[in-house]
Amino acid sequence: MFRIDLSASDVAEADALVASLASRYRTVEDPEFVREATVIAHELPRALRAGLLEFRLTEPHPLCVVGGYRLDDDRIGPTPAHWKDCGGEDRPTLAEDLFFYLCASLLGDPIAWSTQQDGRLLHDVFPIKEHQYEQLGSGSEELLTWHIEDAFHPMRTDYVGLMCLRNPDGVNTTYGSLEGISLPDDVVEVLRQERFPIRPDRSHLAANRQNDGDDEQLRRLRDRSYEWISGLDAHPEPIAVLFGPQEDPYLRLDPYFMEVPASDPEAAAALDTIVKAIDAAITGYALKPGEVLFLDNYRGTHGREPFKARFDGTDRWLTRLNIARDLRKSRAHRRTADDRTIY
Ligand SMILES: NC(=[NH2+])NCCC[C@H](N)C(=O)O
Ligand SMILES: O=C(O)CCC(=O)C(=O)O
Ligand SMILES: [Fe+2]
Repeated sequence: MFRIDLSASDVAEADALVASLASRYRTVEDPEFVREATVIAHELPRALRAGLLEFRLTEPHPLCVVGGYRLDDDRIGPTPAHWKDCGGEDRPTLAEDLFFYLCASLLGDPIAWSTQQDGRLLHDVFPIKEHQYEQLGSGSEELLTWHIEDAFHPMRTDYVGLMCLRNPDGVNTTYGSLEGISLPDDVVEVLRQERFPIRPDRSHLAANRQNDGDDEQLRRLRDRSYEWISGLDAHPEPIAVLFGPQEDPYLRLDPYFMEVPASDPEAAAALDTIVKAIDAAITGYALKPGEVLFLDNYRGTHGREPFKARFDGTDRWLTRLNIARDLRKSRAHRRTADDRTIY
C-alpha cells in the first residue's frame, strides 16, 4: 500500500493546527468549517500534503495509510452504542475529526448522503448490537463482504476515508483490486456493458432512518431520496462493472447486492470470473488508533473481517468520510452549489 508516515515534527505541526481549530469550531459539520477546510488544510505539514497529492494524481495503489497521528484513548471516552447518540457538537473526538477532515480535504470535498446516518458528513463505524448479523459497517459477527462503497449510486464518491479511533482486537479491514490480475478480453468486454443489476445496500434504506429534524423542506427532500432508494431496491438498475481506462479499468461492484438474471448467462459468468479473481487476492490491514486510511473507491474494494463485539464501550471505533473529487457531478441533487448533502 501507499504510506505516508508523519515525522515527530509533522505531528507537532498537525497537533498545533488542530488545537487552534478546536477552539474555533465545535464540530466538523459546522458549515463555516466545511467551507474553509480546503484552505486550512494547506497548513498541514508539507510531507502530508505532498503524499496525498501523489496518491490522488498518480494512483499508485488503491490504499493510502497516513500514520503517526497520536490520540489519547481515555480522552475520546467509551465507544458509543449507536451513531444516533453521538453526532452532536460535544464529540470528545473533535481533534481527531478535525485532523481527519482536513486530510480528506486534500483529496477532494466530503459529501453527505441524505439517506445515511441522518445526513451527516462524518459517519461513525462501530458495532451496533441490533446490527450484529447485518451487512453493515455497524455489523460484527458476519464477514462484511467486499464492495465498492455505494456502488449502486451514480454519485458514489472517488474516495472513502476511514480514521481509526480504536481497534483493540486488531480487526482487519479487507481490500482487493485488479492489480496483477489480467482478465480475458471477452470477459472485460462484457463487464464494461450495463448488464449487472445492483440493489442499494441496507445502510441507505428507510429502516435505518432516525432523526429528521424539524425543517419541513429537508424532510420532504429526504422522503424523496428514500423513495428513490426503495424504488431501486424493488427494480435494480443494470450497471457496468468496469469502466474507464482500457488497460487498467476502474471498478463498480458490490457482489452481495448483485444478481444477474438467468436470461443472461454470459453476464453471470463474467461477474463470477471477476469476483473469483478479486476474492483470490483479498488481503487485510488492521488499522491502529490514529491511522487514517484512504481507499480509492474506483480502484479497490474493501470490507471487514468478522469479530466478537463487546458492547461495553471498549469496541472498535472508526469514523468515515465520503470524498468527491468533483462536486459538480452531484450538483443537480444538492440544494446549492456549496451544500454537501446529496438528496
Ligand atoms: N457488501 C456489503 N456489505 N455492502 C454494504 C457495505 C456497508 C455500507 N457501506 C454501510 O455503511 O454500512
Ligand atoms: O470496518 C471496516 O474496516 C470497513 C467498514 C466499511 O466497509 C464500511 O463502513 O463501509
Ligand atoms: Fe465500505
